[in-house]
This record gives sequence, structure tokens and C-alpha cells, in this order.
Amino acid sequence: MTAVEVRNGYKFYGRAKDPNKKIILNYLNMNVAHGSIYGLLGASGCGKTTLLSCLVGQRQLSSGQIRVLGMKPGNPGSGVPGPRIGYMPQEIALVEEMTVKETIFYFGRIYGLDDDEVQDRYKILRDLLELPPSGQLVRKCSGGQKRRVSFACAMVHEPELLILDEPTVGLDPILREKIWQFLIEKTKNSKLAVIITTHYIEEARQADCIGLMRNGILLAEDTPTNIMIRFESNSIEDAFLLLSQRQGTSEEADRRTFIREKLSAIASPDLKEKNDDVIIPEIERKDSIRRSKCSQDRKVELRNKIFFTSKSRMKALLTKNLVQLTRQPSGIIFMFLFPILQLSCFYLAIGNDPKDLNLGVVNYEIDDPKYCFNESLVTALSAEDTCNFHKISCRYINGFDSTLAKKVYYKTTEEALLAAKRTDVIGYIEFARNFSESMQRIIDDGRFTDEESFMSSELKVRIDMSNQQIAFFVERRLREVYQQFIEGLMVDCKLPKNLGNIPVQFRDPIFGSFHEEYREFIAPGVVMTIIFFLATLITAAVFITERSDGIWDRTLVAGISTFEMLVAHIFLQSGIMFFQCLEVIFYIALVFDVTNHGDNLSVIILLTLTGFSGMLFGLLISVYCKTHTMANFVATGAFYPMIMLCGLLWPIEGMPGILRDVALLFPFTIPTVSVRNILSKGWSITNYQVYNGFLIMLLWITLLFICCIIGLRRKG
Ligand SMILES: Nc1ncnc2c1ncn2[C@@H]1O[C@H](COP(=O)(O)OP(=O)(O)OP(=O)(O)O)[C@@H](O)[C@H]1O
Repeated sequence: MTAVEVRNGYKFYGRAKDPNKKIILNYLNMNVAHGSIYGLLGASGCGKTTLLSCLVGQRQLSSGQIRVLGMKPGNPGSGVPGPRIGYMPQEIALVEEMTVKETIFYFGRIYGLDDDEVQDRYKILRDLLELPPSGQLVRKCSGGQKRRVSFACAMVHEPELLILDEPTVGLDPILREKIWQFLIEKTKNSKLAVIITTHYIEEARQADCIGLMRNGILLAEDTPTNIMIRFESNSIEDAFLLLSQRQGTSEEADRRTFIREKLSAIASPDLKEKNDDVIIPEIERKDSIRRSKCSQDRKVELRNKIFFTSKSRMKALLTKNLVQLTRQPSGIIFMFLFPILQLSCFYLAIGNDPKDLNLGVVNYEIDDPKYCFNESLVTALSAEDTCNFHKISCRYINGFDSTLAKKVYYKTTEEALLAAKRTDVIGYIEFARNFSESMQRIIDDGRFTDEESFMSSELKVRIDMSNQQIAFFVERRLREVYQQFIEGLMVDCKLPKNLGNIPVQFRDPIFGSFHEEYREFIAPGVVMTIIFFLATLITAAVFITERSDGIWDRTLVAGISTFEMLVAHIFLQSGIMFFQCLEVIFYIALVFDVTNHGDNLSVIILLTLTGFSGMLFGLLISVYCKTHTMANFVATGAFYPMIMLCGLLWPIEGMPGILRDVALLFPFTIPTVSVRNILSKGWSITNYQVYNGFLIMLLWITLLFICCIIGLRRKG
């Protein structure tokens, strides 16, 4: 029985109906015998890697049949992808943050070996392949060293079929020879089949069989000696050149006929002979039986684990994920220092009263501002029952200090306006020449006061409204100062204190306080978005890196399912997020004195769920984006609409009706309100305005999870 059999293998990239689709395998036939080395040769881009990826179950043929170790790759229980094969891909596909020994253990555990077995195998492979020191990081290995480690990973579990995509590139001739001798030795004494691609054509002389590939077909498949005899050449390279030239001519005549001819010509009598006659010594036969039994066990094990995993596989995946995150200083900084940094920036920069403002003052009541600092001028003079107001504008001016703004005096309105237009001052306040008299007249004459007195008693204020936050702050503070000013006057004049107040009184707030800052309003949303997008970026980065480095595919070929990889990542990431949330809550409570009037655990759970949905969003991005750049574009593109539509910056009540309804479904809108309700109102999870945030978040988690699964399935 052959180890690998391909019949009419046809594979193209692109759409089936596209006339310009790229045909890579063109009804290719191939046979690899047990106990042999098969050298797959061909020019760059002829489809060798594509063929190998179909053999290991990474890709599927568009049509045709493949049998690997007697079964179709990918079938349940076939062990392919899985422990029956060892695959060394062309790219290094190792975790850079792992040490050499950890890398071997990672693959050993994935293949189901226990740690003692891996240790034994590691020692053998270390000596054979002259591996770098066990504690050396893969990142710090040379190209050749990495290739040797990669080779060791493919060999660690003693597979039945070894598929090596250019394993000898970058190795010195002595080590290349050593590897070939090892493979020859192994295949001679066992049923192990090896498929090896190489660009060093002459080294393939040592193979038992050679397949010469060009334009998606095997031009010849025979022993190296037979190929050289058949094409009357002294080297395989010459034979290959000759064959390639002939194929070119035939293509011009009739390509289809040529392919059919070649297909029928493909036969390997020598190989069959060798295969039938192969003499396996008794000890090796036992070894072979043992391995075959072992593979049977693994098959059973695999069947049992279609829906879940084993302890050693989970240990391997979790160790790898943890090492990947913690061995990069940037990973630690990103996970635990970034939230602190971002929150510090937020709490230090947002919500504080503006300082160092300049406000113009034009006071026509006095000729020189320094008079305002004369105490006799600034008080309302009360004699007997009459209240004489004298230059009381000074009393108002002295009522506000530099916490509102620094006063800049101007003689005329024009001067002040000019200064405001130059933005030297934020605006100006103007008092009429008869301000005090007008105020007095209003108090004395009441409803008989003339219109002009009312006009003259006004504080005329002009502010630069282009900076709304500052303008609102100045406006609010000027009103507060006015209220104190007028109340003081009334008290001094022995009049009712509230006489000067407008008849709208804001009593004790139902929730919050009058000094509730904007910061308290937006803080829950800010914390949630930080946690969500950190999880998004970490997850997208991890998965995209894994895929682009080939680690993802290599792990799949080793038999790990996508689901197992997801579970391992989710498990670790959830733990990290839980600690992130704890860190955030304690940090803002201790450093910024934020009080939670409700239950801490509810907040931590809701924040962890937020991080969880952020993680799934990152996974979804990584499914559809091949590069980090693309992923960053998508994450940034999603960030701003989410922030703007979730009522974080502005109440959603201000949005158009339909948009408001849509915004309510966004992942931060209602959950932000829930967190705010816990923090400021002290409501518990039993209140619907708290638990609806949890429900929305769970809904998003479910939705994103389904999208991820669909995406992963579609992407194969
Ligand atoms: N996912 C893909 N989509 C479209 N074309 C692809 C894809 N993967 C590979 N190809 C194309 O298929 C052809 C065969 O590629 P493959 O990697 O199998 O060649 P190869 O013989 O292994 O080359 P090399 O020896 O340089 O590694 C190349 O032209 C390549 O550009």
C-alpha cells in the first residue's frame, strides 16, 4: 500500500467560472511508497507547496482524489491533519517568543506526547540536528538554526509520513548531508515515508523516487538512476531541463494530449518493486508495529476529541499564548500600563474647570480700575432705612477671582471688543455709567422704574462662543457671581434675600450633585471603550501575527482545531481582562477618588463582558483582514462611529429618531448607562436599567461569536 496517492489532482486559485483562473495542479498523479524518500522537484512557483498543502489537509483539491496513509485528508479519524504526519512548512512558522525547548514541547504536547516522551525525543533531536541551546529564544536563532528547530518539531512525534518543504535551505552542506543520512536511515528501517522538496536538485539523488514537476503536472516520477538513464544525462538537473524543453514543445502542439500521455506514462515499477521487496529487520518491524499501534491509538483519541481537547493540547496552547503575550515588553505595556495611562490622561485632562482665562472688563462707572479696590466704594451703603448704592459694579467685579478669569481692564467697549477679536481675552463684561443708580432706582421705584434704568442695570457680556465649553463655563460662573452679588446687596439693604433672584429654584438634586462634572458623565463610556478596543487590538494583532507567521496553519496541520485555538485564546484573554478591569476600578477609586455607590462586582462583570465582546470583534477583524494595516484601518474606522453614536459625548436624545433607535443597539450605549446607574445611583443588577446593559452585551457577544464562527468556516 502506498503512503500517498494522488489521482487526477486538479487545483486552481480563483473563481471556477473565471476563464483566467490560475491552474496550479493539472490532473496530477503521484505515488509515494512507505519506507521511501520522495524528492519533489520543480521550478519556483510550479505548485509544490500547493500540492503539499493539499496532502496535509490544509487545502482541498478542486477535483481529483488524494489518499494519505490510506485515508482522505481531513476525514474524521484519518489523523491528517494530525499526529500521523509531520509537516515542516517552507516558512519558519515558529513562535518567536518561545525558547527552543519550549517550541519542541509545544509541538510534542499538541501531538499528544507526555512531557517525559517529549524530553526523550528532544534529547535525540538536539544531538542529531545540533539544535541551539535549549533556553535560546527562537527570535534570537539564525535562519539555519530556526530551520533545524522547525525540522525537529516535525519529527518530534515520530510520524508515519514526513512532509518537508525545503528543509535544507540555508543549512551548511555537512548538516544537509547529516539530515539526508538520517532520513535515509529512518526510511530504510521502517515504514516512514518522506516527501521532501528542495531547490538543491542534486541532493535529491539520495531520494528513492523523484517527481519532476512543471506546470502543474509531474513530468516524470521514477528513481534518480532511471530518470538519468531514460534521458541519457549525467545529472538530474540535465534530465529536468530536457524534460522541461520537451514539455514546452508538446504544449505548442497539443497540450491536452501531452498531459494525457504524461499521465499514462507515470508509473514507478522500480518503486513498487522496492516497496514489495523492502526487508524490515525484526527489531524495526516491532518498531513499526508499535508506531502503527500508536497511530491507531491516536486515531481513537482523535475520534474522541472531535468536539473538545485534551489536557496536554490545552496546556500547549495556553503556554504558547501566555508566552506570546508576556515575553514581548510591548504586550505587557499594552495590556496593563495602557489602561492606566489612558485613564490618567482622561482624568487629568477632562472635566476640570478651565484656568488662566482672561476676561475683559469695561466699567464706565469708574475712571480708574484701581478705585475698585477702595473698600468704601464697593459696599452698598445702608443708612437708616435707605440703601445708597455707590459704584456697586466694583462689588460685582471683586466678587469673582482668578478661578473664573484674570480681569483685564479696558477704557472703552471698542478696545475690549478689539482685544476679544484678537483673542487676548475670552470676552468682556460691561457696566453702564449709571449702573449703581439704575439698580437703586429699580429697588426704590419697583414697578415704576423706567425702561432706561433697566437697561443700564444690566451686565452686558460678550463671549467668544466658538469655544463652547469655555463659554459655558464663563457664563455659568458669571451667573453664580451675580447671584451672590445680588443676594449680598439685598442682605445689606435689609431686603428679602431672594428679591433679586429669578423665580426658578433648583432644589436638591434627585441623583448626583450640582457640582457633578462632565467627567463623571462620560467616565463609564470612556472606561468601557478603553477595555473594548484594547481587547480588539490585542486579539486582532495576535491572530493576524499567528496567521502571517504560519503558526496558525502549522498548528492546524498538527491536528489542533480552530475551536481549540479559540477556546485557549478566550480562556487566557478572559483572565487578563478580568485583571484589567480590577486594575481599572481600583486605580480610579484610589487615585482619582471616584466613588461607586453600587456594587463593584457588577461593574467588573459588565466591564469584563465588554472586553470579551471587544475580543470577539478583534477576532472577527482578524478573520477578514490579512494584514495588521488593514486591521488597524477597520478598528479605527469602527472606533469613531461607536464613540459618537453611543451617547458618550452627547446625549442620544439629541439624535434623529431612527438613528437614536439604532444607537440604542450599539454595544456601549445601554451598557454605559447601566454602569452609570450602578456608579452614581447605586442601583443593583435587579433594576432593569442595569440588567438591560448586561443583556445587550451578551447579545453582542453571541452575535460576534456567530459571525466569527461563520467567518472562520467560510475562510476554511
Ligand atoms: N492563495 C493563493 N491564491 C492565488 N495564487 C496562489 C495562492 N497560493 C499560491 N499561489 C500561486 O500558485 C503558484 C504555485 O505556488 P506554490 O507556492 O505552490 O509554488 P512552489 O512550487 O511551492 O514555489 P516555491 O518553490 O517558490 O516555493 C504560484 O504562482 C503562486 O503565486
